[in-house]
Amino acid sequence: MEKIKIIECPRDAMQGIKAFIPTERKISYIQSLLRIGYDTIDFGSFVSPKAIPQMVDTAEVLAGLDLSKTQSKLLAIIANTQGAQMASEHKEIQYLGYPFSISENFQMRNTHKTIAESIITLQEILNIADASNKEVVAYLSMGFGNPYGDPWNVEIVGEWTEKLAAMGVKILSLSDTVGSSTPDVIDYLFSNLIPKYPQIEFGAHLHTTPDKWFEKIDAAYKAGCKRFDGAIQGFGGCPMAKDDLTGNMPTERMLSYFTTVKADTNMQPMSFESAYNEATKLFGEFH
Ligand SMILES: CC(C)(COP(=O)([O-])OP(=O)([O-])OC[C@H]1O[C@@H](n2cnc3c(N)ncnc32)[C@H](O)[C@@H]1OP(=O)([O-])[O-])[C@@H](O)C(=O)NCCC(=O)NCCSC(=O)C[C@@](C)(O)CC(=O)[O-]
Repeated sequence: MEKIKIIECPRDAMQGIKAFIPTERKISYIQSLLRIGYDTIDFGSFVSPKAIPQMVDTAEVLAGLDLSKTQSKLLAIIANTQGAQMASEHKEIQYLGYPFSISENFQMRNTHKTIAESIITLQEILNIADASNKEVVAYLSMGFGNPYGDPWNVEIVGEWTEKLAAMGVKILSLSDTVGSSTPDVIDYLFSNLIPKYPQIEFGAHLHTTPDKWFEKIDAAYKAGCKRFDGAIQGFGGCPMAKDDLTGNMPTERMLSYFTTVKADTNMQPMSFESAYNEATKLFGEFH
C-alpha cells in the first residue's frame, strides 16, 4: 500500500483565535493527536507574541507533552533566527518550519521582511538547523496566488523552487495560504516539480472552503504528492494573510479520501474519533 504522510496542524488551527486557550487545554488536545499515528504534529510556534499572542506558551505546551508513546514527530513554526534558536534548544522538536513567501506583501505582513531579506533568513535558519540536528520544512506561502495583486504564475513558483533546492531545502510544502488554488494548477505544479527535484519531499499545505476540498486533494494526490497538511474539521487559517481566514484542509476528509484510494496513512480510527470529539469541544468553546 502506498504510504501517505499526514501532518496535523493544531498550531494553524489555534493561532488566529483571539481568546487565549489555556495551556492545559492545548496540551490535552495535542496529547490526543499524538496517539493517532500522524507523521508529524505542527504543534506550536516560536514567534513574536505581539504578532501571534495565542502561541506565547509554546515552550510550556512542549514541556507538558508526554512523548514517550508517540511515533509522531514535532514541528514548530519559526519566523526569524531568534525563533529558530529558541526551537532548536528543544531536543523533542525535529522540524523547524519557515514560512518563506513568494508574495512580497505576504512576506512583509507575516515576518516584516522583504523576499530578499527572507531568503537570507532562510539560509541562516538552514545553518541553525544543521548545527542542531534539525530539519527545515520550508513553506512556499502564497504558492498558488495571492490576494494583493503581487506577481504570481507557475514560472515564478518554479524559479523559487530552483533557488530553494540550490540552498539545500529538503522538504518544501507548497502552501495555498488563502485557498486560491485550482485543481489544474495543483496538478501542474506537483506533476512538474516532483520528478524534477527527486531530492526534495514536496508537501501540500492547502487551505480550502468546504466545497473544494475533494478536487484539491484529488489533484495533489494524483500528481504524486504524498505529504499532506491539514487540521481536524478545517479549523484555523493564517491571521496574517487577510481578515477572513480560509480554513485548513479538513483532516477527516483527507482520511476518508485516502481510505477510498487505498493509501496507507497509518492512522488509528478510534483514537482519531476521540481527538475529533475533543476538537469539537475545544474549538466550540474558543473560536
Ligand atoms: C518575525 C517577527 C518576529 C518580526 O517582527 P518584528 O516586529 O519585525 O521583530 P523584531 O525583531 O523587531 O522584534 C520585535 C519584538 O518581538 C520580539 N521577538 C522577535 N522575534 C521573536 C521570537 N521569535 N520569539 C519571541 N519574541 C520575539 C523581540 O524580542 C521584540 O520584543 P520587544 O523588544 O519589542 O519586547 C514577527 O513578524 C513574527 O513573529 N511573525 C510571525 C508570524 C506568524 O507566526 N505567522 C503565522 C505562522 S506562518 C503561517 O501560518 C503560514 C503557514 C506555515 O501555515 C503556511 C501557509 O499557509 O502559507
